[in-house]
Amino acid sequence: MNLPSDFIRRTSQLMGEEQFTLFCEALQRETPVSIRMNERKFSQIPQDARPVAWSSAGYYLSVRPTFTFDPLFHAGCYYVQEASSMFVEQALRQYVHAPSVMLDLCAAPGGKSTLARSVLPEGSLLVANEVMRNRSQVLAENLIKWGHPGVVVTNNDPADFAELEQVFDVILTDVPCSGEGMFRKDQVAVDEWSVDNVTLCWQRQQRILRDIWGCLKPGGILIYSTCTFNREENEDNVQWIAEELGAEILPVEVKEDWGITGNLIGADFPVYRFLPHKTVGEGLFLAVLRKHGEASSEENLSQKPKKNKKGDKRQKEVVCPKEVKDWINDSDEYEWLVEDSLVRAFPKTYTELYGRLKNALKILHAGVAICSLKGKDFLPEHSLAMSTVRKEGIFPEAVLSYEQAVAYLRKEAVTLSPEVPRGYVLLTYRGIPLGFAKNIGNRANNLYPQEWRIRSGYLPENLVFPL
Ligand SMILES: C[S@@+](CC[C@H](N)C(=O)[O-])C[C@H]1O[C@@H](n2cnc3c(N)ncnc32)[C@H](O)[C@@H]1O
Repeated sequence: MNLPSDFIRRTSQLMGEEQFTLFCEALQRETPVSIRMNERKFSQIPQDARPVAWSSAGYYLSVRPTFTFDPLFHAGCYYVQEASSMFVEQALRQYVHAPSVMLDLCAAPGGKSTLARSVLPEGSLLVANEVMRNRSQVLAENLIKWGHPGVVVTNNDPADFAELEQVFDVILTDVPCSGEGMFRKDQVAVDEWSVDNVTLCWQRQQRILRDIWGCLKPGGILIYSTCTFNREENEDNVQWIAEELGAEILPVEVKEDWGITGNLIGADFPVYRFLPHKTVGEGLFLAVLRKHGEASSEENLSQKPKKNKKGDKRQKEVVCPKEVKDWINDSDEYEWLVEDSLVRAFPKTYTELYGRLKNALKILHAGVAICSLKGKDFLPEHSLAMSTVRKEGIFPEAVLSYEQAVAYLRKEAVTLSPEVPRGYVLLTYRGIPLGFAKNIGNRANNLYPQEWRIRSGYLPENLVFPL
């Protein structure tokens, strides 16, 4: 790998010659592979896996399997995430104790959102946002597969959040950056790097932070992270947030043997750097800040939603059919909404807030999508199959073999055994739901989302959880 000369000069100045040499050696090595388990769905630990020390559900794998052909991957049993990013768990566990409303502003493809959704206190709501349209679809897919009901996925520019003043208790800004942490696996990141681009990046990061700052409650927590190494996008920006926007920089308790590096600019505020020659991961920079001001005792959530900007078109209200309210556990804890023939269950605690979010933002997914109303038919949604709150025993189930499961995920026709009843059937693999099919007797219609299907015909040798 040929590193740009300006990068070499700047980074060796920042780290010191000796550390920089070790850092460059680490960049030549293979990137470690790691996954994080979705413990609400699946608790088996992969063979020969080693735990990631700063994560409760993360594991390094000894080989790199082809995840695309693992049905458990598509069922949201685990997420493939590089290990240093899993450190976000420590920031959340140490600073977020009560049910909270969290915004993950730059969230696609969803690594840190799925992590946050696993570790936020019970009763919290996560709003996961991504500005790029195609990436926001992937974000929605990954959060639907993760299966937690307390989520909203949006596709907005940070500036669109302006009217959601003081709504969030926690904001994660995993900002777009110059991507020096990607050098090891992505030659394009090396080729595109320049000092000018670093400047563009830190300036854009400051714009993003300014845009979003008003949405954070006084006393709220900002987690700022990048996957780059330079000081401008890291320590300098953290100092700028503290001084210009008004925040206290907070320490995160860490263990010595995690090999985390602190502040590299000689300032005395705490930041957490994962450098690839000292910690097994691709690289991360993270800092935690608390916005100045007292948390208000007045509950924002109780604010009435503002009038719908888009003209408050009165739609004929469609009532949610009673029978589908039985399809998830604790159905009384949800608001049952019908939007364009789609029935959604959304956590009742946050109904008012959902109204405000709907007025301000473009929502791609919220809560659990239960079913589509098609005349007298209630067509179960894939989100229901993936949901961790789906009630057992509502739909007949059919067990698929590995080959059948991959065929289903490719959206090929499925043939079920004759004893499987007609109608909607939940298909499972190793006891985990993969999705629905409609059994019409001689064949079953495959209801797997078309846009998520596996497109390759290849079958791999290595599985994360061998058969
Ligand atoms: C580092 S990635 C996020 C990774 C993600 N948090 C995860 O853990 O999976 C940064 C994201 O910011 C988005 N982004 C790009 N420009 C942006 C902007 N001007 N404002 C907000 N987000 C932006 C990118 O599309 C990208 O998805």
